[in-house]
Amino acid sequence: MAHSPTRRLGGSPFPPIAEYAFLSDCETTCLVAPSGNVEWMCVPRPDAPSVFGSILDRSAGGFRFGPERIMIPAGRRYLPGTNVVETTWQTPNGWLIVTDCLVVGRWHRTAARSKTHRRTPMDWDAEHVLLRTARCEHGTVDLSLVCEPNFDYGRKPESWEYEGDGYASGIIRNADTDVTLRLRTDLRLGFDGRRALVRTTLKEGDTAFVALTWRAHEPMLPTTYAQAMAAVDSTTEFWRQWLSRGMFPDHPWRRQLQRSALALKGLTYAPTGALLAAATTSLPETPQGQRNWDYRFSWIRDSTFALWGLYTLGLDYEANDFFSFIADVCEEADDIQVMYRVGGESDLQEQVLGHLSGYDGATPVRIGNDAYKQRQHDVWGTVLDSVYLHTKSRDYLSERLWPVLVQLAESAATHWRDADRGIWEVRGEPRHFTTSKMMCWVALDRGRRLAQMRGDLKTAARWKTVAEEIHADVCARGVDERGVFTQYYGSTSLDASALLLPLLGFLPASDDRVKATVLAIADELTVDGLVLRYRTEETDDGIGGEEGAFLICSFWLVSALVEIGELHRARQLCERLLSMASPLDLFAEEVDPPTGRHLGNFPQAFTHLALITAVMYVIRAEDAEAYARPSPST
Ligand SMILES: OC[C@H]1O[C@H](O[C@H]2O[C@H](CO)[C@@H](O)[C@H](O)[C@H]2O)[C@H](O)[C@@H](O)[C@@H]1O
Repeated sequence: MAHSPTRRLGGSPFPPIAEYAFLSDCETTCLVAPSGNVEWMCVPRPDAPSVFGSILDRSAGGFRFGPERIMIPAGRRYLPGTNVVETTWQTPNGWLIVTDCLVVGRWHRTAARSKTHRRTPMDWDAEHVLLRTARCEHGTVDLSLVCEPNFDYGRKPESWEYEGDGYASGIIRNADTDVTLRLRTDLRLGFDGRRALVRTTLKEGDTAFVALTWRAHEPMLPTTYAQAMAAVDSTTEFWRQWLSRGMFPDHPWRRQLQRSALALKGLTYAPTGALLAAATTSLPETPQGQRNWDYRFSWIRDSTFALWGLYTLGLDYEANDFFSFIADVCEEADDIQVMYRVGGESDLQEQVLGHLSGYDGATPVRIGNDAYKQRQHDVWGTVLDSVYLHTKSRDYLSERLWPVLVQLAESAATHWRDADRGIWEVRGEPRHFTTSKMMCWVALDRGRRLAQMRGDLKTAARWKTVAEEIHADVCARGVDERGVFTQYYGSTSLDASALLLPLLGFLPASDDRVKATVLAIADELTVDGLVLRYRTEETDDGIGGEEGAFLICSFWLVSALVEIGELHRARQLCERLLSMASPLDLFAEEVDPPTGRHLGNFPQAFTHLALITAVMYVIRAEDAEAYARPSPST
């Protein structure tokens, strides 16, 4: 390792998943360990091979900037309203503040157009720079910089060389991945093979910066601390300006709502409008387990649900770009895939990286995701629901998108009777999943509403007939003897995705079957009150081992409990879930109920989008209850 090992509970060299900070410029993302080591970064795209991969193997590269010898910071926070992280360090002789961000600046491409951007240019753009600044606040601090990339997921170490005169700039290249990294600092760099190093002592008031870029042409690196601080300021302004467009209640949970919104925005890929499911691959869903997947792609389901979360907060611009992304990927195709790469590419073939030891020994490490080939019948409904939601409030539907939507509704009408792999994309045999059929109903229900809005009454009537047929079928075959909606036709197993029934308006929350289903899930599909997707021992998902409680399902339960009038129970669960957030208010995909440890990829859009909906459900219900309550004077 590039630095002395951190003392950790349990002796693992890997920080707990929840302790990473997440940075983004809406193009590239990275994770910073509490030690100040960047342990995950893939460039130039989030699905490209990593240059810093020590989250998956301690030899796969990292970039530390922090005090010598001290690895546990005194405190860390996001600058409010931003994805800029500030770390405060206490050392034996002084105090240091380090600020980290992926720089966003004003749109600067004037002469030549971008080769990757397909969406309308905004005022801001990623500068493709990871920037780290340091300021000694009190006393003296021995500062250390160790930048040790290892290209291609740790398979291609290269050596640094100086660039230009003096000690301020270095360059390192890998021909196979076609990535060149440049480092610039106002300190003196030295090189030791693949490591770029700085050792210096800062006195009170001293400052320093280091900037790393992967931009091949016209790298935009600061040369002075003042320029570096200007870049931090513009990045801060970008995030705050973006957040200001949202509507956040004046409520104690506003902080969590804003962090979730910022995490979702940070998972967008601005050049195409795609949205990542998470920033990482193969963070395990079971400690040392094999449920390790690559989430650095744009799932149609995860993305449209994320738009729902952002829409709830009044943040709806992202939807325009994502719908254009959908039009891009569907226009030339017969049907929609369940996921795409962020550039819209449709091949996500899965591979195992056998050379990596995995996070805390969890193997295999996978890249790509074979679920892309599956048939998952919720996909049509998730798009149509999302488009309907946004069209309803704007009274505008893109003419480019309509033929795509017709195709999606027709696919639902044609295939709803077929078995599929379901919303959880299980790797077992296809089944007649109840939620998949329900989502086909959503596709035709929202499709007929959209057709009506366009005045196409004939199509609307035809889709309404199919929607009614699906509805009747689900109610007849998706319910068990207890009157509870089950995982698939003919089974008695529970599935947390049935919580979507009231949330998507399939049946009113007052319906006895809905109430029975929500309560059965709350009472029988939980561990310590936290919701499982399904019981792994009952569901053939094609993978061995257990998994943690799924946070999206636990937040869905909060919303569903509100729907069925169980506000007190909903509030309690919501409070408990929020208390399980990471120190920086981020969430992975799952938690281990007994320990509260985060499991799975991080940060995970699913969790943050469901958090937003659940918190807003509780706040709105509490407001309604307060207004309904007679005032003390009456
Ligand atoms: O359960 C096995 C499957 O697990 C992953 O899927 C999960 O993550 C997706 C991305 O967030 C989400 O859309 C899906 O609903 C989840 O079940 C994995 O991606 C699959 O390959 C795997 O079969």
